Amino acid sequence: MPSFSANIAFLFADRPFLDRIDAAKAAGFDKVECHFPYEFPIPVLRERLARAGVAMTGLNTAPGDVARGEWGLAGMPGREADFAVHWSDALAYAQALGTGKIHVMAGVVAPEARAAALDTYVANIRRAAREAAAAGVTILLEPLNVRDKPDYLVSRSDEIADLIARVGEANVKLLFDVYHVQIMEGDLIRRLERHRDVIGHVQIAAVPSRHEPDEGEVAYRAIFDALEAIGYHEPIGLEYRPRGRTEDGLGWMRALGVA
Ligand SMILES: O=C(O)C(=O)[C@H](O)CO
Ligand SMILES: [Mg+2]
Repeated sequence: MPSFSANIAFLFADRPFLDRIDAAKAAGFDKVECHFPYEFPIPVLRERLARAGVAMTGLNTAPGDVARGEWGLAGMPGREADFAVHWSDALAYAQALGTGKIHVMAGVVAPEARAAALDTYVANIRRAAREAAAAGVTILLEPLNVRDKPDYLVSRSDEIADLIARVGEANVKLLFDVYHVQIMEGDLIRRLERHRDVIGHVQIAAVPSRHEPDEGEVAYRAIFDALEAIGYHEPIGLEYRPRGRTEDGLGWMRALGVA
């Protein structure tokens, strides 16, 4: 039976961020993941998680200046110093909160600048991975679909798998977000099988709506079976935008036989 972590960037989003931790627990989740926790001091987060009895299993490096179109800095030539600050903040939060996975955000890059950006990305990830390893943390690299994030540096799982080989550090893994992979590449079950050794986390949502995973073009019951078959037993991240109140939409779990 698969287990799940509630991504509180999207789930329970009708209430303040810290209250989403309690809402997740009340709905039956003892693991949450998030995008950007940095506006909250570590002691506050730690206290809220402990009080709720919830573990924070994943977080992202900061996005940078979102208003200017930034979405991560790891693959931005000339921004290495800013990335280093984002990275050390992420690692500090992860270590203090006992979070084992950090998604390192790559960045939005014009097509003609991609080759140099990929060199920067690989170098930054390699340096970060060595520090992460000493802290027992896994780095996740996630391809984002170009419909939602045009010009994001990495948009395909196959390319990420090649980049992971290029980085050459064992604690750098693929974040296989089924929503993005379906939009860009499809052939989901074969791709899960092919990338099984480098998959470090999985997230799900319906395609194309990004709502609860009980509608649209992906047969999630078959995906759960495929994950079981490849030996993926970590919590699956619920990173969908609920159709209404999160609690009212959780019936999909029973419908798909995972509750
Ligand atoms: O958008 C996603 O799918 C994510 O998982 C990121 O963390 C943010 O882009
Ligand atoms: Mg995702």
